[in-house]
Amino acid sequence: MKLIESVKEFGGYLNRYTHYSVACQSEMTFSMYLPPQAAHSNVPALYWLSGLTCTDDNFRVKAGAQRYAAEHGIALIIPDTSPRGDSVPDAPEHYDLGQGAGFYVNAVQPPWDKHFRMYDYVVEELPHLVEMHLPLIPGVKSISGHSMGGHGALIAALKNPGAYRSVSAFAPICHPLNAAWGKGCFTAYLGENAALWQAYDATCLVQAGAHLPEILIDQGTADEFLVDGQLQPEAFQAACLQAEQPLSLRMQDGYDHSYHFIATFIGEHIAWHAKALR
Ligand SMILES: N[C@@H](CCC(=O)N[C@@H](CSC=O)C(=O)NCC(=O)O)C(=O)O
Repeated sequence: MKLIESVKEFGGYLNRYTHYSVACQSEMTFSMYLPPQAAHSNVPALYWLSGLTCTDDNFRVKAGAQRYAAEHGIALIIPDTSPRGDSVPDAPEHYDLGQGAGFYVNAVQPPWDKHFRMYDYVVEELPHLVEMHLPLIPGVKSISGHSMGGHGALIAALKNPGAYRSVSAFAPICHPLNAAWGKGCFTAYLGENAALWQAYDATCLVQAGAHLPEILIDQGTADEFLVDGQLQPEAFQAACLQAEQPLSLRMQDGYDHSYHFIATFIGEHIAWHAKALR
């Protein structure tokens, strides 16, 4: 693991690292905010998964989360959204496939299957790596994300009960097997295997019996992708109701899909995770 950038912010450090990923068979970049408390003791971690077209940079620059992470003594761990580089397959004409669009699944279809294993990377490899090298409390972690990353956060938690203390999401893709972005990526990465699609779909996971403590979701009512049917929080809400899965779905009046929306509510999400991480 190589530290390539470090800047002091709110008494802590916003760092960027590169390392070789065994899961993705390539160099990966991630960012991490270490709060001031980490200078004296190990701290809990909140993983943030970003959306389509993002790198590790979008969240750290646009969300304003570091102030709240410093306040609560929580580290932020911000992976990239896919492997990258000349040897990694891409679909440059599509913003919603390939590099920048890993969809947090383990691909099984060529040419994606060698490198696009973001599920294993985020759920297994990255936590193992950062807990080994950085001042974190082993196993004390929560997860959140936006859009494609909200989908990633929901499935990571639903598929691994007990692994995360809490999960929240901003405008998540709740039912990808029934939405254009999800269908495109699942077809490319997973092929035609319906069981595999369901295994990476938050709504199907709840329908199949996955159960967690309360899930927090914020969704803007003026979100262009909500209107397009890409997100489908109503399908997830119905599944949660049916399965008695506690869900706080907050429809936020007038907010769109952007980081302005995330920046507005990220402080509330971090405070909510902090309670679970205590
Ligand atoms: N119109 C955009 C589409 C990409 C986009 O909106 N990406 C969102 C996430 S959408 C779901 O995962 C995002 O977070 N963008 C980065 C940002 O900093 O806002 C396009 O064509 O790029």
